[in-house]
Amino acid sequence: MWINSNNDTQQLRRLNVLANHLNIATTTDHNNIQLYPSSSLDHHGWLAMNETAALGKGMLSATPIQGGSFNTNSLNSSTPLTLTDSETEQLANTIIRGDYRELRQTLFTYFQQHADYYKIFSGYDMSLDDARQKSHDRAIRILKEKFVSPYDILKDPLKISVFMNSIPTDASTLVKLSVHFNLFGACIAHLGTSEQLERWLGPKSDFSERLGCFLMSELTHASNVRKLGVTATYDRARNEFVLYTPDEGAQKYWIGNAYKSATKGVLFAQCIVDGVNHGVHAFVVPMRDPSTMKVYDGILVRDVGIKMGLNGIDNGMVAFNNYRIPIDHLLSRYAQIKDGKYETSIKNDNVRFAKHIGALLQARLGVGTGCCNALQMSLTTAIRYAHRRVQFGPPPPKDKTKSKNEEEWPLIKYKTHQMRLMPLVAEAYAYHFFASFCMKKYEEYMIGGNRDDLLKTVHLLASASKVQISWRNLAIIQECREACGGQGYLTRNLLPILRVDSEANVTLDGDNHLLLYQISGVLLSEYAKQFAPSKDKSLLTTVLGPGLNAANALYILGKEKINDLWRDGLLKHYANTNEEHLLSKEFLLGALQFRENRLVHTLAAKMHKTSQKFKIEQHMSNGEAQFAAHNLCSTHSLQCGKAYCDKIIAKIFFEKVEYLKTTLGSHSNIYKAMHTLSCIFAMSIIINDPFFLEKKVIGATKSKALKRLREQLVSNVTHCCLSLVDGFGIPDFVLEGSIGSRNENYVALNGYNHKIVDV
Ligand SMILES: Cc1cc2nc3c(=O)[nH]c(=O)nc-3n(C[C@H](O)[C@H](O)[C@H](O)COP(=O)(O)OP(=O)(O)OC[C@H]3O[C@@H](n4cnc5c(N)ncnc54)[C@H](O)[C@@H]3O)c2cc1C
Repeated sequence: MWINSNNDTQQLRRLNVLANHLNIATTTDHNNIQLYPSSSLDHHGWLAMNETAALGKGMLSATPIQGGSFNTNSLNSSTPLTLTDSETEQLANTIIRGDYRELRQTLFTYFQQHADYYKIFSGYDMSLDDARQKSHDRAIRILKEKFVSPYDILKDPLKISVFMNSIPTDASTLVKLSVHFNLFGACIAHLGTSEQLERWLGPKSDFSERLGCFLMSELTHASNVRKLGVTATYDRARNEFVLYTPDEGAQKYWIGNAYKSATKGVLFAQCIVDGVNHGVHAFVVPMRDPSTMKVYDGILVRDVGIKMGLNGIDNGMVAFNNYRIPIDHLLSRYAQIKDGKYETSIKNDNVRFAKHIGALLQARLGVGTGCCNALQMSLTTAIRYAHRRVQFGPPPPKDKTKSKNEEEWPLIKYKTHQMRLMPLVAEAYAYHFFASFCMKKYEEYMIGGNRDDLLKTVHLLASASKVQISWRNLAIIQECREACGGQGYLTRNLLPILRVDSEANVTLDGDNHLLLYQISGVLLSEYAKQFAPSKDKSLLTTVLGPGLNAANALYILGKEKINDLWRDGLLKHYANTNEEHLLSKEFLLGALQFRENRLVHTLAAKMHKTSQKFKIEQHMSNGEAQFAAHNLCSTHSLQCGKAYCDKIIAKIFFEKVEYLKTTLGSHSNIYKAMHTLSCIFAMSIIINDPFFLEKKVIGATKSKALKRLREQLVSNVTHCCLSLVDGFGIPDFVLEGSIGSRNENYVALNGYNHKIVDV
């Protein structure tokens, strides 16, 4: 018998827990389009749709789906979507950029006034030194304006996020500021005492004058932070810490702002007191004399060299040769040297380590929100250009008397172009809502007393946001670049700059693949907990531990139950091609939730089986077997993490749509547009992953029906896509002079009398 207890009630309870966890419900055409070639685009720009097809057909029905676990509405697919000017403005200023409107307004006014100074640049026509100087000067100038207080890092992280995301300038300057606020400043704020906070971030500090840096990654260890090589050894005789880089592999590497700009840094190093290594701790390290900017003796700083992008940032390599700092430079919120002894308020090394890594969350969240800006700019450019650029068209009619319309079509009129770009607009909104949601959860954690349970959630959300948005950002910019043809290849049209400067986001602040492993690790441990609710053990002990019957129960019980639910729920609708069903949250979100559950379950089973095998057949120790099993199942693990990201992003999007329906009413055009986009977003995931066909969530007929329906929705959205990109709220001056400009036609921008201004 696998199951730990024969007690029926207990088994029933476990089955119920699993059932709850699984959360599976039990239960086109072309319009006439005419082109109005115009250099200036308004919200209805090029399209004069034949409204007759739409009239009377398409209101969003408020009929809830019977028997469903979500109270949702169906969406009629045959209505082209529109947004009025005031709705577009509401979308941009209230829904998308509604937080801290006053601050945003101040920033936009400031940057508009100094648009030339802060203009995005490629750096291709200048030396590395000049590019760095330019970004450095910009960052310092922005700092000196004191738009936000460094105390906001703790008190109001959302404000810092709004600030960072309302600075329309080159990405290098933004990353320099992000290192300063979200890493250097955040570490002091999170890990320092109130006195230390006052000393380094307070009004008398030089926080708003000089840049800081964040020294964690080393040449041989960056992802594996616990293995960092740099040591901070307590010298009792002089009551100081001695910083030492033991070998070339332990050089701090990639350190943004380190080569030229930073006067101080927060260093992550092994804290050694009386020969005992207490693990990685954070220290504030003075690096340069602020008056001469000369690096202090005992510190070696070198340049990492020219990078793929972000060349305005001076990433450096840093080594310490018995460089001394006072003991009160150890950030002491959780650990300190008192009366010559190491003291900590957190005895558990893992928990203390997690607190230190938790200080980096704002930076990770910032990657997601920053990428949203880049992909929104790209889509705005591609969609505006697609309305202006005409290529090919129908052949002239044989009977010349019948029609005089021989005009070429704008790109946006082509179905493939619509299918390339509209699902990306859906993604852009999905990611924006998700990134904002994550930021708000983080704010809740910060001002709600740093609850540990919320910290776990925020970790999970921050990883999902960072991974999904940074990867998709690259793909979206690339698609937009291609959608603009040759014009997309010119730096003055910004897409190439956005593309190369976005690349590093998949690596910095936590490599994306490794974050996906972390996500699936959390999912597994949550899954396991349902079978041993009283034991908050890690995945490896709970699921894979020796002789743990809960793990066996989980495997068998899960397998049986998952099949039942499968039959009762989704399989019932296997061949259901009813439009109402296809557009329902029950189906769309249910399918995504099922994929996640299924993958988590099979991963747990696979890891369990594999580790048992290693132990029995190869006589591996528990730890060895778990490590080997983890490695063998790692591609599955990545799929799990991805499935979670898709599900949680879709879920938040659907929740946002519900919220818009409640606040704006079901007749609101904004609600209808967002509802349609949320369906396109979820449908695209289902259409693009063979899992859903392989596991019979959908059959071939349903798959085809889904594709047809998505095409129809895409066609509907195309009607209002100019308004939808205006809804991103990108200030006009940012795209001025490029093909993404609201007012400038690309032909005029390349006219004989027009001065070509490269960036
Ligand atoms: C532009 C830029 C700026 C940066 N700024 C800073 C900074 O200011 N301060 C700072 O401290 N750091 C900074 N970094 C460093 C950054 O955080 C690290 O590059 C990042 O954490 C990845 O570490 P790594 O380069 O050592 O890659 P590695 O960890 O060596 O990873 C290389 C590849 O191997 C894969 N991999 C690694 N381990 C495993 C495994 N167990 N299983 C399967 N695959 C695995 C990864 O997915 C990745 O694809 C910056 C990096 C860049 C590119």
